[in-house]
Amino acid sequence: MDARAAARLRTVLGHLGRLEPRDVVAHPTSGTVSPTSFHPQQFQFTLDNSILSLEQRQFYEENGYLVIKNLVSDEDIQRFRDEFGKICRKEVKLDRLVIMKDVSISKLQLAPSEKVVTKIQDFQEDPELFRYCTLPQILKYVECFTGPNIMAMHTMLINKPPDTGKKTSRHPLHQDLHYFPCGPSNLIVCAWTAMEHIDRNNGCLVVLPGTHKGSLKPHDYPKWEGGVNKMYHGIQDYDENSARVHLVMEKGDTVFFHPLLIHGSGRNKTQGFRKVGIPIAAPIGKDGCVSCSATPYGYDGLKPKNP
Ligand SMILES: CCCCCCCCCCCC(=O)SCCNC(=O)CCNC(=O)[C@H](O)C(C)(C)COP(=O)(O)OP(=O)(O)OC[C@H]1O[C@@H](n2cnc3c(N)ncnc32)[C@H](O)[C@@H]1OP(=O)(O)O
Ligand SMILES: Nc1ncnc2c1ncn2[C@@H]1O[C@H](COP(=O)(O)OP(=O)(O)OP(=O)(O)O)[C@@H](O)[C@H]1O
Ligand SMILES: O=C(O)CCC(=O)C(=O)O
Ligand SMILES: [Fe+2]
Ligand SMILES: [Mg+2]
Repeated sequence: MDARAAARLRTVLGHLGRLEPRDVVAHPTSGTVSPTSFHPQQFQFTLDNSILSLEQRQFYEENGYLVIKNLVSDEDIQRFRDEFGKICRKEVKLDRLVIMKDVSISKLQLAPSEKVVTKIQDFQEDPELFRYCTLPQILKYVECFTGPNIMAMHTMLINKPPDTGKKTSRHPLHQDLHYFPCGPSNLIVCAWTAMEHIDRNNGCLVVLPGTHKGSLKPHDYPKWEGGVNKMYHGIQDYDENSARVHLVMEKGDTVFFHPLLIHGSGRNKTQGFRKVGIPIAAPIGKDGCVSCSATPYGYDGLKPKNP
């Protein structure tokens, strides 16, 4: 076999190695190979790239997440905060934006301000906020997991409020793939950028390392006495003994994680509103998801065509 043929074969095997049983089942007509008929690859969850060190790659493979320190500048974060404030005060209006209030205050008639908005979703039509999804340093890392042709599948800015005492500021442990049946899941990555110092006091991200190697689990509303926010589904039967890791992060730090990684966040015990920005990216073209019939509502062309 000549060197070029060998390289091509390696590429094909690499792609097969990233398929998962449920992805194969999702394409019964595409002439796929039985997932048991190929050898496991050394790297299953990251693509060959020159950005991640071997250590970083191995960490993501093993744990399903990777924190990159100091990735987004203070100046950019301030601009995102300013724009978020304008949206909350209704100085900027966007048709498709979802604005969410915490369930514990949702029935109160409060004047529009940053103190009543828990989260905005689908900010892709706001050029200032969508700039986050196009930051070259974010895309550089995203590409290590998705490959080129990156699309944002979902966008959120979370403003976790001080807990009112009902513990409704918690986000139950869940897998993001539950919300969009997209795939192949190993080519999807979520980025979560701390917009300020975040630790267990203000409800940091909590992850169960290694759970990205498992399957998508059934989700339902947790039976919490104080109430649960709409769509905040949780995994009912996760292993209580599995190690939980609290990610303490500084402003601008970004964690990239796999859509099957089980994660959530605790209550915010401070009086501040804990802010993070999140896009979820996948290598999906204009025709939609490669593994289900969903049409992505993000945008493509995130990477400049002529860098
Ligand atoms: C590749 C892909 C990977 C992709 C991976 C992607 C990962 C995504 C992960 C997402 C995880 C999530 O956080 S999912 C969370 C997503 N959440 C959503 O999508 C929420 C969708 N939003 C909505 O349904 C709405 O915006 C609401 C309900 C939040 C607000 O609706 P609204 O119509 O503006 O509000 P309003 O009139 O004030 O309230 C309507 C009724 O809802 C109640 N209500 C209002 N807020 C809430 C609330 N937080 N929780 C419960 N109930 C609420 C009110 O009390 C009221 O009840 P009554 O008077 O009728 O009794
Ligand atoms: N035993 C559990 N059962 C179900 N969900 C849990 C359990 N422990 C934690 N969680 C989930 O994980 C999230 C993070 O947990 P964590 O213990 O960090 O937060 P907390 O309980 O709100 O705050 P803290 O323990 O720091 O006082 C919680 O918000 C909750 O969604
Ligand atoms: O920042 C958080 O509270 C976690 C949010 C999250 O995991 C989600 O919205 O899917
Ligand atoms: Fe999530
Ligand atoms: Mg706890």
